[in-house]
Amino acid sequence: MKQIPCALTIAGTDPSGGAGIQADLKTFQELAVYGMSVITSVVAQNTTGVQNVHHIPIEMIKEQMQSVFSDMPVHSLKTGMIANESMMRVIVEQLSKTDAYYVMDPVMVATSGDPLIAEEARDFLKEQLLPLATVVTPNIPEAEFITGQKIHDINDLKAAASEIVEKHGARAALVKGGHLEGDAVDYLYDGNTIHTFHSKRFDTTSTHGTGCTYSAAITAYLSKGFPLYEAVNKAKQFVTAAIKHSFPLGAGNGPTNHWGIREERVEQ
Ligand SMILES: Nc1ncnc2c1ncn2[C@@H]1O[C@H](COP(=O)(O)OP(=O)(O)O)[C@@H](O)[C@H]1O
Ligand SMILES: Cc1ncc(COP(=O)(O)O)c(N)n1
Repeated sequence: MKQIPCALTIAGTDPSGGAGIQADLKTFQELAVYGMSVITSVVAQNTTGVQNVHHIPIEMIKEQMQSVFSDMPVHSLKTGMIANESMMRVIVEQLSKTDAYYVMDPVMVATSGDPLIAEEARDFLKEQLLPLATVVTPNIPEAEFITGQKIHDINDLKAAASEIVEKHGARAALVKGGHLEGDAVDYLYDGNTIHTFHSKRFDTTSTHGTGCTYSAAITAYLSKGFPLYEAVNKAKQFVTAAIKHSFPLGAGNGPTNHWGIREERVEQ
């Protein structure tokens, strides 16, 4: 029988459906990957921001991971919002026991500006989780935190991607230029080469969950066996279509369209 690609997300929730676990599972489903989830925090949030957060007890996060890993194949996994150091510790423990590809989205602050992880957990994330990543996918503020350097332009983006691998120990780094002006350009450094992923910028405020969706698509393509460069290239097309076909839902930063890639195929 053909092997079913199986991917796991370990992250927080978004009841309004644009980011977090919900965005990840929608993305896995859209890419015909069997999706699984371990919830770290239940977040009351929507397009306008975060209203409240309830953290799942550590023991329960551990048990969810055991339920999955003791019974199911996990070909790739991603982490998103991991709110504090105790959660990070149990996740590191589990990650050291699997050889699944690991996509780390170093989520720190929501698009709305609300913090999603404790300030004091950031160093642990950088020092203990990052070196385990097959690829880490920081946006500009996250890359600035990891490198300790300000990013003003695309040369700084490229330098940050190299530094995150050479100095901080990730196997590869994809630094996203979504927060710069001009075209939406991201750089992947895999230890050998800097690759560029380019799209035009769409004039939209519907960017809630773009980072989650992008990293989930990379995770999905890795579970299907694509090499990293191919996985990121295809995921960039997926997130670009999701932004291009997004809808003005909610009063704040709207969600993306997780079936946007299907609309592209119809238009061709
Ligand atoms: N307005 C836009 N038009 C096209 N692509 C965008 C736009 N905003 C962000 N992107 C792309 O969306 C992806 C997510 O990037 P970014 O917004 O930087 O991440 P995050 O959601 O983590 O802050 C990247 O590929 C980025 O280049
Ligand atoms: C649970 C959760 N995880 C992550 C994000 C970040 O979203 P974005 O992709 O817009 O940075 C979020 N808003 N909520």
